[in-house]
Amino acid sequence: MSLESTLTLRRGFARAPLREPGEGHAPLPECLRGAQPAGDAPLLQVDGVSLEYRTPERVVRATHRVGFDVHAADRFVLLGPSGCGKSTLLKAIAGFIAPVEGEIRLDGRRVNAPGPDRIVVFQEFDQLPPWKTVRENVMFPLLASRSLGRREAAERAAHYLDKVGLSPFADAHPHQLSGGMKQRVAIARALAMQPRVLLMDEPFAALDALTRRKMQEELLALWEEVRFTLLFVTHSIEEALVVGSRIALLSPHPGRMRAELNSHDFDLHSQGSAQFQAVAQRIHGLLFEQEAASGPQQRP
Ligand SMILES: Nc1ncnc2c1ncn2[C@@H]1O[C@H](COP(=O)(O)OP(=O)(O)OP(=O)(O)O)[C@@H](O)[C@H]1O
Repeated sequence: MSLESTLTLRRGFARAPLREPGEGHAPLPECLRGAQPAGDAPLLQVDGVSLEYRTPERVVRATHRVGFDVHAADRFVLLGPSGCGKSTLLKAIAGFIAPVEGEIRLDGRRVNAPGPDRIVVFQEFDQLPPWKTVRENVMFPLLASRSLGRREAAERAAHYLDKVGLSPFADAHPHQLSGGMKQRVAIARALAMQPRVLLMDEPFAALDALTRRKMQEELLALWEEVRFTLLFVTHSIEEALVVGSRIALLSPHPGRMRAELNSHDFDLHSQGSAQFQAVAQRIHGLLFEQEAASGPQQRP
């Protein structure tokens, strides 16, 4: 499997009931099992969450009874094929969509609306208002939410622009920046709000391979420094293993929990290693074995 292999192009997943991890194939090695140490209260709890879209013609179930816990300073990755409901789950955690079943809790309190404790970084480069400078973009949510006064917001913005290496571009406008730089501004803007959880929806998917790798590296360096809690959506197995400390594997549409595993042993330097490749293959098997067993089918 190539390092850049992703799950996007795979279509036609089987709809047979999903097997539990460990059933019908070798159990996950101990180092990959997803259990958390006891006694550590989760920061974010996704508990039996089903999410649906209702159109005049039909109801689309995006996820079915998905559950997982995210702990403080986790880099928790939602990994699964296109259409399995990753973005929908992230929007529900952000408070934009209400579950039809189950509950999402942050610090033990039910999530029922967006809030400054959950900030989203999207894939699109146009998430920055183009008429504002880089500094103004980072300050804007701090001022709009009345979290800080103007002087403190400017100081906070300067701090996080420095963290993402963009201090020299504070007075530039978004159209003067590359795609990677725009994503750095979006990350600085999100971190400046000091959210309880930073939500990232395929933030590097639209970048070229080299920039994407650099951004992954920078994100990990930033995490080492700030130790924020991250919930990161991707359909790239390699990106999940590099960025994540824990990974939830979701089955094809509608998304259900397929497996949960630890991945903190890997970083960008592990990518060529035999162990990394073996785990990537193992995840690939978990995600696609049913398709291989049943042959291709049309997705609804
Ligand atoms: N606004 C919408 N109205 C109706 N159905 C939708 C809407 N948005 C998403 N869906 C459907 O919900 C399911 C989950 O979509 P979602 O975008 O969450 O998947 P995903 O795993 O993030 O996919 P991708 O990796 O391609 O972004 C899909 O079947 C999709 O077609």
